[in-house]
Amino acid sequence: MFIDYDNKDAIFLRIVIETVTSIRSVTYENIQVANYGVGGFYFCHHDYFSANYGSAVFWYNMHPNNTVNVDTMHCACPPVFGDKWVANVWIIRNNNEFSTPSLGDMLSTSELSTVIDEFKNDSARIELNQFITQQERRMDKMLSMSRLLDETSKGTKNAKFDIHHPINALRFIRNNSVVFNRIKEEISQEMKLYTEVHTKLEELMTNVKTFHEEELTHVIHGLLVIQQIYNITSYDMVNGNVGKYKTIPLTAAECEDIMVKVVHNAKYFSTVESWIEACLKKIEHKDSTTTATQLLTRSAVAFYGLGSFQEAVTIYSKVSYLNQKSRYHKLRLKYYMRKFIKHRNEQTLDNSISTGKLRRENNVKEDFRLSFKTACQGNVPRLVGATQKTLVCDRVDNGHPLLLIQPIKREIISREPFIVVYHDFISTNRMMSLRQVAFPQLERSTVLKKDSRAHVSRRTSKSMFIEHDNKDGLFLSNAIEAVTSLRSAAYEKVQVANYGIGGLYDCHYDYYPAHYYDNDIFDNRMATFMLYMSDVGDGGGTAFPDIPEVVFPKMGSAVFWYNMHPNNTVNEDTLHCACPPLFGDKWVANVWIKRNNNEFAAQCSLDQYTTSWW
Ligand SMILES: O=C(O)CCC(=O)C(=O)O
Ligand SMILES: [Fe+2]
Repeated sequence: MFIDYDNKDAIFLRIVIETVTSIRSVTYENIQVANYGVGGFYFCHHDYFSANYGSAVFWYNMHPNNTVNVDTMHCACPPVFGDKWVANVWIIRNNNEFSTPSLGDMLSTSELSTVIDEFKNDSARIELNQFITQQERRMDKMLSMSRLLDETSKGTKNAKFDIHHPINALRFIRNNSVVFNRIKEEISQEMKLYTEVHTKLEELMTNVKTFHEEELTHVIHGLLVIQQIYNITSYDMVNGNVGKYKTIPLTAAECEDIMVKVVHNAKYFSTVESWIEACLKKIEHKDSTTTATQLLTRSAVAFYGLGSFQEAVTIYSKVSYLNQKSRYHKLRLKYYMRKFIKHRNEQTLDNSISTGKLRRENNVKEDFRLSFKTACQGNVPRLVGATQKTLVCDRVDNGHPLLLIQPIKREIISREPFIVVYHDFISTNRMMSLRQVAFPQLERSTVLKKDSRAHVSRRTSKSMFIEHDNKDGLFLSNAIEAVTSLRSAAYEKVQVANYGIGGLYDCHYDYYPAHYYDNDIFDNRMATFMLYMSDVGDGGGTAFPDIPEVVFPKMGSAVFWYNMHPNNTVNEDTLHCACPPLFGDKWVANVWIKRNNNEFAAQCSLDQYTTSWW
């Protein structure tokens, strides 16, 4: 039968299961209690576990990639002596997508900075410490009270105690008047104080803003993306060396959480060993609260859950070595070994079935293109020779009234394709106000896929579009019109985007492919204007791998380039990529400028060989 969802023991069991499996209890089916009487069985195979009162078995029926694991066939053998009671909890996949990282949202550090002060002023922790100190004093006091009670009862409990003896009568009356009243008074006083502090502490704890556990998965995912793109060693990550800035090293427990996610995600499989090694080093640290046994067990269990039995055995043999007296660890190692051997034998029989390890290695695909990583790592050869000589920094006013008093600072980055950076474009106040309007409306960015838009790991920013009548948006459009001479009637809505931890946009073109426009090829995105609305401490550049050049964000600077040639053909050298920030988060405002309505502002050319705008 199935136990009611709100049965208190069922709730307790779900909590225990959640704690040991880290799988969210909302996805558990109702608990089924089953009883096997004489001869009762559930047909199938052999079972490595023999039933033991209070023990529980847990396994994954599916691989992390959502395919079923056919090796999980199992059966219940009939009891030979006594009857067997079990409680079954089946856990469904939905809502557990994030217990292994997938396309996590990249957490914005701007978002975090709004709550960090609350955490720094950690009144809950301070109150808890005070509570503990008071509690210790209170316990001492209670202890002396209880000793007093012991002492007073000693006399009356004596076999020779006779209440008719006047000394005994005095003793009895004294105990049950002054002494007991004093004790009662003191204890009730203590309990009153205890309740007051307890309520206050509980209130403080409840008011602390906590994050959903999925956020941790997202931030770990972001860190691993950063590690992959910027080629940072696990050792450096563990020691807090990411890019230009250093921070306090990770603790063994923090390290362990990352390590488990690495094991669970095929994308980062190549770094598994280095993470385990780096985390083990942390354990040697004297402050470590985690033991090598805990850490290795967690990684072995994770590998086992993935069907990578060889790794599970290798790692677990270290656990067994560290705990040579433990029968439990020996048995568990034996179990992993049996699993591994069974698989290896199957592999010999049928070459198409490989071990967990090989299967996983085949699945690992290169996630980001080399050009992206190379460009983001800044390993781009600088422009040399003739091209460089034509680069300029100047101030231009285009004869536009907005710019006459204060011409705009312009830096030409490249002539072909034409890319410029404008400096000090609009005021910080306007940018902050655009960010403020955008902030609550930000949603995970999408890309065009066939006829619809999709979330992809290639683009992990959050973004939104500013309404046409927003005053700062209008001001921005006017300013873009003034400096580019391209008519604002042809601008798409201003898109505000935020790149959080690990947030990126892999190399792409802003123009739509020809087939998308069919007969309307003339209205493609001829140019892009992108304003940086935050400083980024490190990383977060916009790379143009084919030029090659990287522009780094500076609040108030803007990049502008033509995606198309004057003869309306697309410029394939405008490939560009948004690298993930290494420190802080990145805010940009994108304005894509269409061709229609700009025929006379940026003249087209009848000459099909004309490719240059200047
Ligand atoms: O944020 C960047 O650096 C580039 C953004 C971009 O290319 C885009 O959103 O199309
Ligand atoms: Fe772009």
